[in-house]
Amino acid sequence: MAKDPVRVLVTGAAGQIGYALVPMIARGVMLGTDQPVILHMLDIPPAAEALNGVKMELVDAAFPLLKGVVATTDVVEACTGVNIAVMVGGFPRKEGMERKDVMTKNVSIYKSQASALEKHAAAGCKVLVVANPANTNALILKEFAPSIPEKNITCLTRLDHNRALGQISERLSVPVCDVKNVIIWGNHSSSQYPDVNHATVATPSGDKPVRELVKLNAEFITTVQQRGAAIIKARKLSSALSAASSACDHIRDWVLGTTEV
Ligand SMILES: NC(=O)C1=CN([C@@H]2O[C@H](COP(=O)(O)OP(=O)(O)OC[C@H]3O[C@@H](n4cnc5c(N)ncnc54)[C@H](O)[C@@H]3O)[C@@H](O)[C@H]2O)C=CC1
Ligand SMILES: O=C([O-])CC(=O)C(=O)O
Repeated sequence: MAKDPVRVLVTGAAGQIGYALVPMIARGVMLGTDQPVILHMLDIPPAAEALNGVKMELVDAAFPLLKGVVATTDVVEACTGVNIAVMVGGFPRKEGMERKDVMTKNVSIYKSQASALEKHAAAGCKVLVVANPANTNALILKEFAPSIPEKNITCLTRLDHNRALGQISERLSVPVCDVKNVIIWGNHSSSQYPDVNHATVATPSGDKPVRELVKLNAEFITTVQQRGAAIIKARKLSSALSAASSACDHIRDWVLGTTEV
């Protein structure tokens, strides 16, 4: 029997992460290739025309799993009935800034959107905050949506985890899927701590500690900590496809679980 569609909200959907993320969701990357979805896309009035363009492209792509699209600048309409909320809307930092430098602009957005989610989202809605400073915005959202269980409000540090996996995989010339048990401690900021003390790599003679195979010193830690800034320097825009893909990983593992521990 076909599953009922899941309603997924993406705020800031006309922006660059939104543009990378919505087709991934519509293709089943986030919730599985047997899970129909209805996309709710929110942006602000100056971006309404661009948002409508994204909606047109979603229609043109003819995604079999996509059962509907709500594209709106009305926060209540956007939040109504959503089962998953991916909060991307906000302003990105520019070269030379820290993520906390966009705090004043972005935090106020999360107060008002928290109230709309609290009143209008489906029971059990799972929330992922992507917009920076992501941990602080998630905290604000939690404060202003007290009836959403705390454990349902998360923020995106999976990108940092994936970056650490990518660095190890490149340095050892092994597939990313062979690297396990990397931990990121701390906030999604340059003070985070990528921890490879428990990390292992699959080898023909069994799993081996990463530390036995490669020296991961301060340079590795700084590379992961500063990767967002390095992307901004290279693209003149902050990361988007890797952020969108990591948001899908985050929600997929949360909703569907992981295959092994
Ligand atoms: N946690 C993480 O790992 C990452 C977080 N980010 C953050 O994600 C956020 C979005 O990044 P981009 O998509 O590159 O930015 P962008 O500027 O391309 O898009 C942001 C979109 O949000 C919209 N927006 C602004 N205020 C809004 C509001 N009140 N309600 C709804 N939409 C609103 C804008 O109109 C725009 O379309 C930034 O804060 C960025 O720093 C970016 C990469 C990784
Ligand atoms: O660095 C930024 O501003 C965007 C971001 O959070 C990241 O790429 O990790």
